[in-house]
Formats: sequence, structure tokens, C-alpha cells
Amino acid sequence: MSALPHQVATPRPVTPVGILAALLDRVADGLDGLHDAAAVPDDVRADLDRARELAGGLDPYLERCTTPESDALARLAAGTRAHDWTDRDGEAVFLEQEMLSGHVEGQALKMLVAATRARRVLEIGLFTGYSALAMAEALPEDGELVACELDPEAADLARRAFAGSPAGRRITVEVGPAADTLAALAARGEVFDLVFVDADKAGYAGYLTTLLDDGLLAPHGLVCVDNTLLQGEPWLSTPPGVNGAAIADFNAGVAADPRVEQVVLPLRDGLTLIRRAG
Ligand SMILES: C[S@@+](CC[C@H](N)C(=O)[O-])C[C@H]1O[C@@H](n2cnc3c(N)ncnc32)[C@H](O)[C@@H]1O
Repeated sequence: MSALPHQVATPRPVTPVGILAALLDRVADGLDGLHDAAAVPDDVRADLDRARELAGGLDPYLERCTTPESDALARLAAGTRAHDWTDRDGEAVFLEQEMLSGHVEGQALKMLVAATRARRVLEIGLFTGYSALAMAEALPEDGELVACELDPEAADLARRAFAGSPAGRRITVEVGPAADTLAALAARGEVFDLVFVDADKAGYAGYLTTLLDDGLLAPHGLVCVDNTLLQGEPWLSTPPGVNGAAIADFNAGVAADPRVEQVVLPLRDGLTLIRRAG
């Protein structure tokens, strides 16, 4: 651990619309920096300003119109932002504050848990626990959420945050590779009404197969899969990175799978809802 206090960084944009807004700002700065900035036609400048307003104003508007997060969730998010994620030499998993799903997606997941009347929820990819706690807040008193996390440091931060909230008592954290935890849960005959998949992108296809084939997903169950737009990589003309390619393959596989029905929602970095067909 470094002795110096670390600088809390402003989160970078990690969603298609956030990246679009940042790109438009860069175009505007580029035009302002032109030798003859006044030569930019007024209608081009007006269109650019409107495009910036549309893209840059969307997320703040969604935040304002969505039910506020609980104090426990706000504390958890603030703690995650303040944590020093740069000081993790030698750790197997790369972690950063931007991994936290956040207010609007958290409330969407909470709404889905409530609307489906889920009693048992499984999360694959806990990080510091934001989405898990948001979903647990919608569970009934005797509801349960099992959360899989590979990284002990993240799991520890999450457990500490859960201790400060009554809903946190409904959450059990399983530390280790999610594939092993899923196999153990399936062997015990555990069944879940709602599953949130938000871990290693290359593992998504395998997790979905296990959920569907090994009885972990209840017959009426809902699977919610995060980051299925992966910052636009699946449809951009530039070659995708490893995660973008994994998500592109996952999305294509789900779209071609007759066992399921699905819809891709452009919420944050993409949230796909999947249920058994029929
Ligand atoms: C995007 S973050 C999850 C964010 C969290 N759901 C939230 O809303 O705050 C992904 C997490 O998955 C974990 N992870 C990555 N690979 C994993 C694996 N094979 N098994 C379990 N967890 C894994 C990472 O350590 C990381 O904490």
C-alpha cells in the first residue's frame, strides 16, 4: 500500500452515449481551436450544439427523473469512488470505479426484482456490491441474494457496505470463480428467479448455458445481462477489443438461440433481458 493519499479521479465515460457526448465536446473544442473558427457555418455550429445537448444531457436527465438511491447505496458508491483502485499490483483482476453500475441501472434492477416478485436472486460479478444491494432492497424479508465475486478485496468492501444496511442481510457473498460457484449451486439444486450477469465478458455465454441447462434459472426466471453494448464495440467499424468481441459473439449467440426470447435495452452500457421462450 502506498503511504500517499491517492487522487480521486473523475469517472471516465464508459457508455455509448457518454462516449458520444465526450467526442462531440472534442469536435467542438477542435472547431474552437481552428485558425479561422468564425468560418464554421452557423447551421453546422447550431447542429453541433444541439447534438452536444442531446447526448450530454441524457444521463443527467435520467438521473433527475429516476427515484433517488437509498442512503446506503449512495454511501457505497461514494466509498467505491474514493477507494484507491490503482494500488493493486499483482492482483489477478483489473478493477476500476467505472465498473459500478450506479443509480439509474441500480433502480432499474431493483424495479425488475420487484416487478417479477423475485424471492431468490443470483448475481455474477459483485464488485463493491452496488447492484446487489439495489436488488436486495426490493426483495421480501425472507428473500435471498447470492453474489459471486472473484476478487477478495472487492468482496470485502461489499460485505462492509452490506453490514450498514438492513437489505444487506439478505446477501450472501461467494468468493471464487463464478463458474465454480454456479456448479456448486446447481449441485445443491438451488434455483433463482432473477439472475444478473455482470462479470468477465468471455464467461457470459458459459454462464447463460449453465443457468439454462443446469436448472439454476427458474422456469419463469429472468436473466439480466450487463454491458451488452460494450461501449459500441460490437457495431463500430474499428476492430473490437477482447471484451467487445466476446460481447458481439454473446449477442449473436443469444439472438440465434431458439430457447430464449430477449430484448437489448440501451440502458447505460446495455442491459439484455432474457427469458426462456414460450
Ligand atoms: C463490472 S464489475 C460488477 C459490477 C457490479 N455488478 C456493480 O453493479 O457494481 C465485474 C466484477 O466481476 C468480477 N469477476 C470477473 N471475473 C469473474 C469470475 N470469473 N468470477 C466471479 N467474478 C468475476 C470482477 O472482479 C468484478 O468485480
